[in-house]
Amino acid sequence: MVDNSWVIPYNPWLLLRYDCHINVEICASIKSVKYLYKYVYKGPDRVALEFVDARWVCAPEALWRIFKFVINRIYPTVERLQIHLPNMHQVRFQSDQTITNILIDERLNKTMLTEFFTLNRNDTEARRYLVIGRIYTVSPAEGEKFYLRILLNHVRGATSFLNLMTVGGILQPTFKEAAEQQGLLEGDDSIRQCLLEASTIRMPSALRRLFVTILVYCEPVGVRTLWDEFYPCMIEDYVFPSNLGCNVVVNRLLRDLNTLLVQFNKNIKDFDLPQMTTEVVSAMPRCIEDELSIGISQEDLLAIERLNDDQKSAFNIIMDTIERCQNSIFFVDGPGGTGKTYLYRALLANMRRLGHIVLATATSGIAATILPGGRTAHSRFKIPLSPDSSSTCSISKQSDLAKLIQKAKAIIWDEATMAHRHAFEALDRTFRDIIDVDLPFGGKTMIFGGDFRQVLPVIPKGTKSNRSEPGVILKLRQNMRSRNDQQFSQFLLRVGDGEEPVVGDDMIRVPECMVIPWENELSINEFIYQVFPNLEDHINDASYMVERAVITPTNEDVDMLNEKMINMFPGEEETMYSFDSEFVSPEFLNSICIGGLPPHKLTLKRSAPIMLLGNIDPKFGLCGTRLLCGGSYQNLTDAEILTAQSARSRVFLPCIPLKTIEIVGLPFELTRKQFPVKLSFALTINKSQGQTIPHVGIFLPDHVFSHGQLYVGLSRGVSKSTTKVLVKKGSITGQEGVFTRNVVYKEVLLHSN
Ligand SMILES: Nc1ncnc2c1ncn2[C@@H]1O[C@H](COP(=O)(O)OP(=O)(O)OP(=O)(O)O)[C@@H](O)[C@H]1O
Repeated sequence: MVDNSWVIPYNPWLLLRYDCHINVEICASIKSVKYLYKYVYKGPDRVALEFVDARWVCAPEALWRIFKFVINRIYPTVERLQIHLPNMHQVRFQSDQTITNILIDERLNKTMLTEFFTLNRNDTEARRYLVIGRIYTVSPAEGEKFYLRILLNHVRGATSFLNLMTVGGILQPTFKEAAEQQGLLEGDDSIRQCLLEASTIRMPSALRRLFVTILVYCEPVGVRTLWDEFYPCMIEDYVFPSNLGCNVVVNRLLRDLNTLLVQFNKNIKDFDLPQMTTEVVSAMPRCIEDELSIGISQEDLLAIERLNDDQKSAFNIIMDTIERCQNSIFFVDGPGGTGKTYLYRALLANMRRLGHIVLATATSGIAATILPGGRTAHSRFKIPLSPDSSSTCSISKQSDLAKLIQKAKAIIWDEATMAHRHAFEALDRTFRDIIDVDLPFGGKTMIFGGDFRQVLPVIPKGTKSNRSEPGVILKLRQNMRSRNDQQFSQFLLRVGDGEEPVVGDDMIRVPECMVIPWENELSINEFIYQVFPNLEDHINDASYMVERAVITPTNEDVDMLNEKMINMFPGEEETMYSFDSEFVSPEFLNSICIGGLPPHKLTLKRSAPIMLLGNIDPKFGLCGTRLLCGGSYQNLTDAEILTAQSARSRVFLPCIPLKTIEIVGLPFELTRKQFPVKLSFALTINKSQGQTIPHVGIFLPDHVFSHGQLYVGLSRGVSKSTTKVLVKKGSITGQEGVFTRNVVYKEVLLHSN
């Protein structure tokens, strides 16, 4: 039967106009767009029509032929590695060949993969540098082949299939087990292994915290089995008379675990654990008890006597208001290093000494850890992560937290300038509601602090009008951080206020004694050496590490510097790979490097400085804290806290699933299961805010891009001689010296001046 189904749609007008066959298609779906590109870039093609031997070329080739020069090339050549299991490759043979002949033909035993192994066997250089870029995709349903692919992607310089299956000198029976032993597959009992590794270190208090971290963050199955196996290790440090029964000891452990769980709004009853038998029910809510039990350090009490004139005056004004039970909103404004934190600590110590409850908060985790009992404002007051103009905090009027807020004499919020206006508005609305007083913040004494010269909140596509509004201003003027170098302190103020003379496009001259000249990439090594001199002699020196860091604007440069430094750092390397949620190709997910997430490939060495990502245990000071790596095992990282109130404490960290937040701009939510740490030889300038870094290096491969960044970077230092700056694009034609850009929104500063 003849019908018109064989007729290709065509446009007679175009056919006549151009005297050739033209296929007109309307592209209305993504598939047809791809189809169209295939045609445009298909390259030369040929077709034998009945009478004509026709040939056509694509547009790029036509250009190439007309202009006669190379218009594109790919270097190095990208080839996809073909993958097959041992002796499972495809073989081509002639129909007249016998099986024996085929089997003895050496050429047929060679494949791209076997030759890749051969090259690695024969060439040591290749073993170091040769990495697999592209490899054919294999579905997890293909079993062993899938695990072989994972091994090929992670093991550098493999010399044979057997070599891939050998881990730590032991030949594993399958690729799957080899991948598991390499830490590339999430073991079914990784949580148990983690607790097992931790229990061998015999630190019961750290083990208890680890157990709670696992309960809260890792969603373990079989909690009761884990409890049965590990509770004896968690009570090793309890001292009890031998005639007391086991129940009493177990009960104490349950109580201690419950105390740790409460801060995460969880309870021992939420888990499949034995119930506490003799729970003493306190009339006072736990969170109020916790606040009242915060220790007061002698150092902070002494600080009251050591306050400088500005600090003293601010201290007296605030204490006076508190004593008279007046309510006021203060804003402590001072450039970096003028002792804002010092003042808060003195205030906290004094008020707590008088038996008052003062809630200490800060916008970032790292600033919160510096304050005794400090928490991030968001976690303390349950402020939504992305508040809008009508948000409120999720605190119910009857909750214990509401009672705590009602009882609090004052609230301190450091780095308030870094928070969004909507966060304060949400807090204001909530306080008015739970305190039942229609005054700003329900009539509470609020002590905000910060510095408008420093980095403002990161608001995607934000405008200057999104900035936060200050309250009544108490000024601190004397830079205490660099009090021994007045010249440096004056220079910092001029940079912060945008008063340092500029050349051209807001470029300021960097003082000569701070400059490390840029000659080529090797200058980075000299720069690192100036900040971390004789690194290899200070392997276990916590104070050496905590006093030093290199800071730079972007996460990419932080990663590059950390990689450089970990390679220089002596010791055996431990590499841990993350498990990423697989919506798209694992290679793509693994290649994603996001500020708040640990890297897919985490390389650590014993005694290297690391930084905690996320707020794992804010009360213990574990949020954005700097740590010293004490060793990493397959399922556990052992570390020592370097800074803040829990300095010198040991902490065990399990692999935790961490999620990306909306702000990073990925079109999907990535969950990465990895140890929640990153190397911290280098930090971003934003992360360094609030810290004193006596030996600081500022690396500027590009000039800074946002308000206050240069100022924050420079003001981490204590003197010109111990602050080093490396600027890559620092020369200006016709000008002597090294220059870098200083971005200052003067209209923001008007608020504080
Ligand atoms: N009155 C003081 N006496 C002695 N040392 C002080 C005094 N005030 C502050 N300092 C010291 O000066 C340094 C900087 O102080 P602090 O960190 O409190 O400043 P800051 O204003 O909070 O800085 P930033 O804005 O950068 O976070 C600290 O080492 C602190 O101990």
